[in-house]
Amino acid sequence: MAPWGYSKENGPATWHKDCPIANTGVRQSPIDLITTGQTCAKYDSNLKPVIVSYPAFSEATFLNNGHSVQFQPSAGNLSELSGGPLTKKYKFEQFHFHWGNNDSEGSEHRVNGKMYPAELHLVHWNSESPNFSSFQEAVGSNDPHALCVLGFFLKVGAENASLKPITDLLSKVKNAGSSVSFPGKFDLKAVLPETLTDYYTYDGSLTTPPLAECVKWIVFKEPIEVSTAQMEAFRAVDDGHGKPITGNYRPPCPLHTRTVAASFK
Ligand SMILES: COc1ccc(/C(C)=C/C(=O)O)cc1
Ligand SMILES: [Zn+2]
Repeated sequence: MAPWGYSKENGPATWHKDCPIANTGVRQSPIDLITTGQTCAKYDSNLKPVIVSYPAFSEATFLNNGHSVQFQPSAGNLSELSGGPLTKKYKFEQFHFHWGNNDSEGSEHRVNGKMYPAELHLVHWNSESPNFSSFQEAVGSNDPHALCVLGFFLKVGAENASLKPITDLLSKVKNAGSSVSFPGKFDLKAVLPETLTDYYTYDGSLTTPPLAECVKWIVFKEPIEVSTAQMEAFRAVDDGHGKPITGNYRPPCPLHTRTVAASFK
């Protein structure tokens, strides 16, 4: 597999060479979340609040893999997800970010064509399936809901004290391939909005190769605020080719016959 990335030479428009599903898939992610008109998100009153049980992580690695920065707790972490559109309990695997080199771009999902400066993805896998018993098996399982990814938009405003332990660490993983063990505990719950009631949900895929179509997506309406300085810290992380990672977001994909549900009117 040629090393994929986000440049002209190895970016999203070239991924189909190693991952044909990029062009042939009918449930690819991300998408543009439309709120009015024909293909708009449909309100579903049965959609309940998302429930997260995220005890503070005590042991984790924070790494720069050349195309994003990723927080990976030790396998023993007990963080779980349920509720919302889900019928099963999911185990937390990792979180990572997508961002742009200015405030008008960076998120993967869009709302009526609007991009946010960044998007946080919390990746989970179905821990109650009889068909797989690990994250990597889940990804390769062809189960349409093997994974559930929670997406949160980031917008520029006040400094986010809860995310500061992460953004303060970005300079320590400036070089691609570098990682640090996360010092102390990290409280992910404190980063998220109080109530996880208002979201869009649809069936989609990973947004990076292998682009597996195994993801139940839940994208929250309410953005998380971060400061300009915190955004600039993301933009200083290198991609391994002597340049900063900027624009590590895949453009929106066709909806095809999918519908998007909204838990709010
Ligand atoms: C090679 O295995 C992989 C498994 C998962 C992912 C993810 C989680 C991609 C994404 O966030 O879009 C990538 C590779
Ligand atoms: Zn992502």
